[in-house]
Amino acid sequence: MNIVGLLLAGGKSSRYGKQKLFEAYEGRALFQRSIKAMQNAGISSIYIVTNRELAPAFEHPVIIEEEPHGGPLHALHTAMEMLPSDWVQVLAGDLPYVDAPTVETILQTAKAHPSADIILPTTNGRHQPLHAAYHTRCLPILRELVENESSMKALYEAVKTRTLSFSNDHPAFININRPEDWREHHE
Ligand SMILES: Nc1nc2c(ncn2[C@@H]2O[C@H](COP(=O)(O)OP(=O)(O)OP(=O)(O)O)[C@@H](O)[C@H]2O)c(=O)[nH]1
Repeated sequence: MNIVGLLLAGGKSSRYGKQKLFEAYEGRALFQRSIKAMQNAGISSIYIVTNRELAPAFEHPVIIEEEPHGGPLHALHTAMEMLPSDWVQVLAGDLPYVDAPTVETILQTAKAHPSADIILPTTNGRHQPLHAAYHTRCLPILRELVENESSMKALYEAVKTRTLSFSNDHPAFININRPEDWREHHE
């Protein structure tokens, strides 16, 4: 299966107050956890989509958004225009409990359903587009949607999306938005 991993790493972290991706977690920067999960799930080619300001902080190949802070749909579009693979496994960089088995399950589902355009995890009935796999077939509609300043939701509603249900409150999908989110999950 021709797949690359894509870390979304160009957010503002305005609710957190400083760049959350670089917060120390288990001895490394938080975003490294997402990279490790993809590597351990067998993805050998990993890219980071980010902005010019943050790019020097990363060791993996970066894709730079010329217009920063356009949001995840713009970031995905910028990256998919450049990436040569059939599938792109997306992960946010603010997921302290993200794990390889979750990513493996998404990839297995993509393999088992070759006509699906997106494999979209759900937990508690919530869609998780920042933890999903996207086929290159999404690109034409993605181009149209970025022109209209649309959302990830508009994308997964417009193509052949296969949802993949994980248990309620599965920790892999917990993300950190505010400093107090750590406390909430550690207590
Ligand atoms: N490349 C890129 N990544 C983004 C962008 N916006 C959000 N992300 C990433 O998407 C993930 C979830 O980000 P959010 O918490 O929704 O947004 P944020 O801007 O980081 O934080 P807030 O300002 O508090 O909303 C994180 O890994 C962000 O770095 C963007 O415009 N470009």
